[in-house]
Formats: sequence, structure tokens, C-alpha cells
Amino acid sequence: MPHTTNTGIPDSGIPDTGIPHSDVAADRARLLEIVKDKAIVHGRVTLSSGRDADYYVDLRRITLDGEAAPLVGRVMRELVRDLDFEAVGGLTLGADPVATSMLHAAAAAGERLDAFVVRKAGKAHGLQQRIEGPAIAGRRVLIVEDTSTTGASPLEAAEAAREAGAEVVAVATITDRATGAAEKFAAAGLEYRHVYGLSELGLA
Ligand SMILES: O=P(O)(O)OC[C@H]1O[C@H](OP(=O)(O)OP(=O)(O)O)[C@H](O)[C@@H]1O
Ligand SMILES: O=C(O)c1cc(=O)[nH]c(=O)[nH]1
Repeated sequence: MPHTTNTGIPDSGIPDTGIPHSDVAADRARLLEIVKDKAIVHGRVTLSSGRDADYYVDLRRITLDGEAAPLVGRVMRELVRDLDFEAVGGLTLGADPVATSMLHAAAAAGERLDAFVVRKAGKAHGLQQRIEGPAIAGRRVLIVEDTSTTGASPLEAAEAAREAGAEVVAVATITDRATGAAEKFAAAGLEYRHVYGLSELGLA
């Protein structure tokens, strides 16, 4: 049952989106369970930035998982429900299944959302594009990512999207490691949202 009063105003204060709030909360809770169960790997690792760390959050195990991927799409859409954008994408590879899960979640809800992929380097053959997918010039886009450490990957994607003529409305990730990404996005004037922080992940 949706948790709304008979006036249509939700008791929770959460805007009424048409999706039962119990489902949104259940999706978020189940996704957290799967992330904690399958994605967190303890041990010494070298990160994308070259830094060393004592754990890794391998969200590809989540965004490509048959049960978790649809949850990613719905939970990420809920995270940015109040933002206005027409396309979603980020730096390949981590961002790609995040973007496509949101595209499919939108389609399942009867809405339209395009996705795009920002290559790490421009392609030298074919159409020689850095950004693949429907054109984003003149459109409002959301930059997504699976996890953020330094924030370098979404910043690179945002720069490429702007060079392609898009307006970047925000950056959104599934998890945040609390290692400087939020500060980088703030300095770049980019709104930043993430679904789970370190304490919820049991990593604080
Ligand atoms: O916040 P940052 O310092 O940018 O680090 C996080 C990035 O690192 C990982 O990708 P990786 O660079 O390992 O490449 P991949 O997506 O191709 O696996 C992860 O998927 C993020 O994209
Ligand atoms: O910084 C990274 O490279 C990184 C950290 C992490 O927890 N997970 C990941 O996929 N990449």
C-alpha cells in the first residue's frame, strides 16, 4: 500500500511520485544488502588515481548483476527525481551499466531517457567520436558513475559532455568513498549526489 494520506500528501513528506514509497525504500534497502554482500572486497588495492587503499567497492558486480541492476536503475532515478535532464552517461566503463539501467527503469515507468558513453580517448577510426549514443548537443544531461574516489572520472566526462555542447545538471553515483570527490565537484560548481556513503556501507 502506498504510504499516503487520504489528502494525497505523503505522511513521510517525500513528494508523491506515483511509485509506492514502500517500494522505493525496499529497493534501496535490498540494493544496499547486495552491495555489502557482493561488491566490498577487503585487501590492499591500487585505485584508478594511483592511490593505495585497504578496500575496493567493485560495483561492476552489482551493475551487471541480474537482480541488482534493475534496482540500480530505480534507486538512481529516485535519487535525481527532482532534476531535469534528458540523457544520462559517464566515463566508460563503470558508468555505462549505471546509465543503461536508468534508461531501462525510465522505459519501464513509461518515460523516455537517453544514455551516452564517454570514451576514455577519442576513437581514431569510424566516426571518430569521443561520445557515443544519441547526440547530446543542446541537451541537459546527468553525469553518472558507479563509485567516486577522487571524482576525476565524472569531471572528465562532464568536460567532454560540455565540449559536445551539453549542459551538465549534476553528477550522481551509487557509492562515495569520502576521499575528496564531493569537494572537487563543489569546486567545479557541480551538484553532487550519491546513494550510499561509507557509514551505510559499513566502511566508516
Ligand atoms: O573517482 P575516481 O578517482 O575517478 O575513481 C573512481 C573510478 O575508478 C573506477 O573506474 P576505473 O578507472 O578503474 O575504470 P573502469 O571504469 O574502466 O573499470 C570506478 O569505476 C570509477 O570510474
Ligand atoms: O578509485 C577507484 O579506482 C575505485 C574505488 C572503488 O572502490 N571501486 C572502484 O571500482 N574503483
